[in-house]
Amino acid sequence: MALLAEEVVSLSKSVQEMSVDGDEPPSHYIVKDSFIGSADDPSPSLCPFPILDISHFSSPSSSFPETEVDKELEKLKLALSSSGCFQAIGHGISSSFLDKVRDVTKQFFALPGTEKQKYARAVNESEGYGSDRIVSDKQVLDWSHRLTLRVFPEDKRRFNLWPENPYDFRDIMDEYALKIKVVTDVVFKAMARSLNLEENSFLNEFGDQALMQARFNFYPSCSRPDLVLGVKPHTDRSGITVLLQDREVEGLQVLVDDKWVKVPVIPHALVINLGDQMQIMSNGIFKSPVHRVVTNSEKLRISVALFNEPEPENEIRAVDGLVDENRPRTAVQTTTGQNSFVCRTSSQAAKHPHCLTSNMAGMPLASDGVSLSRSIQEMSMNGDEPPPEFYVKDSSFTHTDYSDLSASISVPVIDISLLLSSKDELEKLRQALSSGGCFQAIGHGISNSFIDKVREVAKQFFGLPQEEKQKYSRAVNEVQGYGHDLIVSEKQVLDWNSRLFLRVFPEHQRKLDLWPENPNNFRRWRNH
Ligand SMILES: O=C(O)CCC(=O)C(=O)O
Ligand SMILES: [Fe+2]
Repeated sequence: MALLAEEVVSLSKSVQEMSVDGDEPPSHYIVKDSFIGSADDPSPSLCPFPILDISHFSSPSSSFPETEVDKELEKLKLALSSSGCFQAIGHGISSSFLDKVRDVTKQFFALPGTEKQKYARAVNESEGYGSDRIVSDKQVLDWSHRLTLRVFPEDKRRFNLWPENPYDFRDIMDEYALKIKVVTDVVFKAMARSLNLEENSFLNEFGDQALMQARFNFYPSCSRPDLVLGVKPHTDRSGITVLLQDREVEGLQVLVDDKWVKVPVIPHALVINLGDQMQIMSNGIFKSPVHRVVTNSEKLRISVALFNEPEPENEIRAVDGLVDENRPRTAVQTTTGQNSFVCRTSSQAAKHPHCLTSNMAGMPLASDGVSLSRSIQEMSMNGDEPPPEFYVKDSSFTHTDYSDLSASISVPVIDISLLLSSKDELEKLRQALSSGGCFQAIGHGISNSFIDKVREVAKQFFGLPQEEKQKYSRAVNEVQGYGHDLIVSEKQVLDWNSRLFLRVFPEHQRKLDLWPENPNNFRRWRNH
């Protein structure tokens, strides 16, 4: 579908210009499935984003009784393993300095377009000023402008993209980044302590050359906040993100138990949210929350996000103390120079633990036969690097551009118990299947605990020794059984996973010799 002439024109106008002119958002900004809805205001006592006084965690912590520190560590662990987000106070940065950071951000975005364009992001670059990169005419665009800058390692700063106007922007950002580095070090140590790990367990993974990327977000007011989003639902790929919210205007929402919950504005607090990399390092104990930003019909909003990532050479994997027989490593992300790939047990979209993801392409891939000399799991356990070239994605897939994250397509959540009674829900289903071809089903009548059991037996099976799993190996030219991609060509790119395929229906066609007997409740789906 090509763009219509009027749509090209409407895209040439910036969000800020449309906001000033009070334009109705053009179709490319409209979230199609009336998905925005309302969000819950958390009651202070039940807020899933606790306020933590992180001065308890800085060393020496002797000014606090040990029991108090332990209590705060317990709160930290609970927050990060449930909502994945908390508000940090006691961080040692004065409110007046935080206001300065907000002020220079606002001043930059208030400059005339021509002035800001001096710092424009070049095509295929991640740093600089701009809006969503348009990669498809089906894309839903964010109602925002951004400036992205690498701040650490210091020798990687590209000062030609750092605004000279306002005159104190660079100095303030330099100082702010240094202060936040202190905060992240304290938080990494506390996170490790909260899991009874040696306090440098996470910090060491980040290394001396850890990355810090700043993203300044600007959300102009919008005449139709019910139709557009400032940032579509996404998770951050970082280790942790430190977010300075606008002083007054809220907009950030986090998906908690399938409901959008507003993150309250607390002017002197820093919002800390966990990213995918830390979810991997914590072996899935800490959660990387899905979040989004809504717009506002009256007020513009700014925010400053600092994304913290381990140095690029480091493989991202669960730290040793969190991996054992009962809790095998769940995911690995390896970066080798320009190429990176991610192996997950659940896709980025399937972040909601009790949702079932439904897509239109669930068929098995080509059958196996030839086995690799080393299984993926063995390579993962041994931390092999670089991976065999078979597994490395084409560099065009490299995912280092933060702005790409917000271009990710949101996966609708559909309550299938409503499908017979609600036309709206039916319409959502129609839209989901005719656009992305994928949705997340809730209201399916299967209890969370049973879904967890299914996950558990699957994990236990993959956690078995290789010889045990080989008992269920897929034979050459068969589809069912345990294995990985069939190698048919030297040029082939292999998937970073192992699989077990079983036919479950029709029941008489089950090949029970391929159904694991270990774990012993694997087969007992029903009352056998
Ligand atoms: O503006 C915000 O509050 C959040 C922005 C965000 O999620 C991001 O930049 O990744
Ligand atoms: Fe984010």
